[in-house]
Amino acid sequence: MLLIKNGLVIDPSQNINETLDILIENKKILKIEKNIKANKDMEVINANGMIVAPGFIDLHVHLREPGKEYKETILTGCQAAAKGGFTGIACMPNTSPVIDNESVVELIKARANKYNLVDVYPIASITKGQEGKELTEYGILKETGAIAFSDDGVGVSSSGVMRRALDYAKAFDALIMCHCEDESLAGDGVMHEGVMSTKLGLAGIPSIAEEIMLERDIALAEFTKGKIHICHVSTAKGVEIIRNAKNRGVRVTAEVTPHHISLTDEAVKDYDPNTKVNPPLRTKEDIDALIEGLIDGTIDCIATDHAPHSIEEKEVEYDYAPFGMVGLETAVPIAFEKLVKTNKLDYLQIVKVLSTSPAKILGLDKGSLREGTEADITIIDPNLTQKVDVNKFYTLGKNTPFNNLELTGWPVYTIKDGNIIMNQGVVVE
Ligand SMILES: NC(=O)N[C@@H](CC(=O)O)C(=O)O
Ligand SMILES: [Zn+2]
Ligand SMILES: [Zn+2]
Repeated sequence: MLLIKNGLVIDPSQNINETLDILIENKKILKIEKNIKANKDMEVINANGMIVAPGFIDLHVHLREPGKEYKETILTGCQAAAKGGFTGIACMPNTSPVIDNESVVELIKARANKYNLVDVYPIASITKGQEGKELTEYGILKETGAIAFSDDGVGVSSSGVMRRALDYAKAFDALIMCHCEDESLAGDGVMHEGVMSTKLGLAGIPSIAEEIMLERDIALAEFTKGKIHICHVSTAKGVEIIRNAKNRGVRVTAEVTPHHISLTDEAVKDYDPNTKVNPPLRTKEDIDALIEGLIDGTIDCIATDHAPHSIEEKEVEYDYAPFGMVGLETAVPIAFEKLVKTNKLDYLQIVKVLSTSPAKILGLDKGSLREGTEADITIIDPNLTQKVDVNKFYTLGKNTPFNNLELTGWPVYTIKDGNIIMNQGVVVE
């Protein structure tokens, strides 16, 4: 038995915001009450001064296995998730081979189960090989365990294919996750198109490259009555488009990444390839609108878009480096620093966007501390200040622009099915 004593329990699913004790038995939450007496059969965590929340869920992660294990493996990705306070992650299909058939879904599930750290939910591709042409078998894939469908990494350029994908997905009540990027507008761009890209002499990716496909995907979701989730929204106009769509009743949800709410294109000024990410870091006005979107619920959740790459791949000229940055081990402190410390989101709201909402989007019975549910719990020390240190990362990817940054509000325990899988930043196997 595990007893978590005197923590500030934050559970948006039950609107709990109160100092309580949580008793866990047989992997499940047995009870949440004031002053549960400890006895000698219980392991006790003193959570005085800490936030005790339902386990965080990251619905947008790139594990590179199978195929690119030098960037990340399922094991290192799961360890990074546990360290970062996540008890569940959904992984994108841009692996090699692509997750476009049952055997790859099964392989990922089997390996993740063997490691027994965090839940891993494979996302299958919308089209075979993510080539944007032929749809995959949504029914069979969903039955095998695909939690959603996405061609993340590239936009589905054909509107006809996207329409068919939405129609077909609807038959299985499946979720389509959209990477909104019009290739012909993004071109060879490597950063946000604006004053900064001109100054630096780098090719730009205009905001419209994202917004035009966002408009299209929303129009198609409205037309087909399908269900879409927008990945990594990065522009102010994008937030407005989603807000209007939600007001019309379109079935759309959206995520924002920690980097898009904390960095602008100014960060590119020293040509650090670790600032190269897709969509690119944009402007202060975009950040303000993204945060406003989180506050009013237009943007449902925070997702990392954890995208590990090797040092060799990243340590090249800006133009040649791959897009992407790691995020699992820095997401929570960045979110706390940028959103909680600044009083933009309160505790209930931050836990909602990191746990309850992503669980709901994926249709999981998670994101809650209800009695009787599996004991997936994240404990945060909101006053712990420490520096990001890539040398302590579990992920194989060291590609972050946040190294050495001092942040306040770190996960200190991750509990999965009643077992402590991370204690004070150390993953326990
Ligand atoms: N975000 C990125 O910059 N890169 C992602 C792909 C993606 O999320 O579109 C990757 O797989 O590396
Ligand atoms: Zn993407
Ligand atoms: Zn991604």
